[in-house]
Amino acid sequence: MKMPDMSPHDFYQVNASHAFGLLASSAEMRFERLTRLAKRLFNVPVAFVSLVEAHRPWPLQKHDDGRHAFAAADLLVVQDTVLDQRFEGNPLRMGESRVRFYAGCPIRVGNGDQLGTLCLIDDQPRAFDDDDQALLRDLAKMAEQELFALELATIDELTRIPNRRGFEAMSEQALSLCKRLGKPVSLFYFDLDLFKQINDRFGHAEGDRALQDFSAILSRSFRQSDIVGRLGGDEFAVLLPNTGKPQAEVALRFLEKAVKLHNRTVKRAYKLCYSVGHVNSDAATSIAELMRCADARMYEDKKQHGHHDDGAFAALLDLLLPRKYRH
Ligand SMILES: Nc1nc2c(ncn2[C@@H]2O[C@H](COP(=O)(O)OP(=O)(O)OP(=O)(O)O)[C@@H](O)[C@H]2O)c(=O)[nH]1
Repeated sequence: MKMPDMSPHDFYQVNASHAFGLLASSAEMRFERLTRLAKRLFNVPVAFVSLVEAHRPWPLQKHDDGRHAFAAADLLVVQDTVLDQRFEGNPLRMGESRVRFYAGCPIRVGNGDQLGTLCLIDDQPRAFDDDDQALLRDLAKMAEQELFALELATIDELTRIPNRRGFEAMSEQALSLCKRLGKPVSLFYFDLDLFKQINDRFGHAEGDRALQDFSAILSRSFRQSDIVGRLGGDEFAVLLPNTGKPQAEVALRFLEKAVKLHNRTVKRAYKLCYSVGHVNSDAATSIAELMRCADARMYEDKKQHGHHDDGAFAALLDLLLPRKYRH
């Protein structure tokens, strides 16, 4: 039996996070073990996890009152598609795949967003009792736990952006894609200035808040297709796929403005300022190499100016250093 690309649940409008979208392929591989288990337990020819970031070749089906035909929050079971009017005209029921039975259970991430669906498919109609439904829900829970582990390993808990591991994995994918297409890539390496002083003077919780503020500004300022990560401590990086030097410089100026605006409008006892290293590459390099080079340039930048928001660095010093050390 040929496996269809999509499940009916995929008609849902879903807001899966950017990071998960890019990590979808590794998630798909992780689910292989689970779908093999589902096939064996239910004795169906096809079990798969469909991820919502995939293409949607069929239009969203709607009832007259505007509700989506498959907008069920929980399990969707269709014991026989031939007898189910929701499948009328649906390509799943026709053609080579001839789906007669479908059961799907949503897989959700921590914030409740649906990431995908654990699907069972048969070319024969079949009954699906309460025990079967409970078992399918349990298997979907297992998938959620796997995702949670993946999230723990790749997302920074404090700022909710990718950590070093997540950033490197996502950036490797983006870099190899750009290499294949012959497109340039830019990478920025950021380090907050005098961050230790924020901790020492205002407390660790305030330091945490500064890190959250900065990561939020980064996430807002760059494009959705750019990859923003926290490498550790007060160090961050942004990878801009398909971006040459002039465009990257525009992006950096945009960030400068956003940080200035933050420092002016958000009332904190200190200002955010940073040093940055920028590398561009259309040659074949690895992410590790790009990061090493951008890190070295960031240190140069820190030595030279130590700030990227006119007046903010001086204001930060003013706030943080005892009067006798100010000049
Ligand atoms: N609040 C908070 N502090 C952290 C976290 N991770 C690392 N730090 C602290 O960040 C500080 C980083 O120190 P430095 O690299 O010297 O930072 P800096 O004062 O900005 O110095 P320069 O980088 O030279 O400008 C250390 O004191 C760490 O303890 C975190 O998650 N939260």
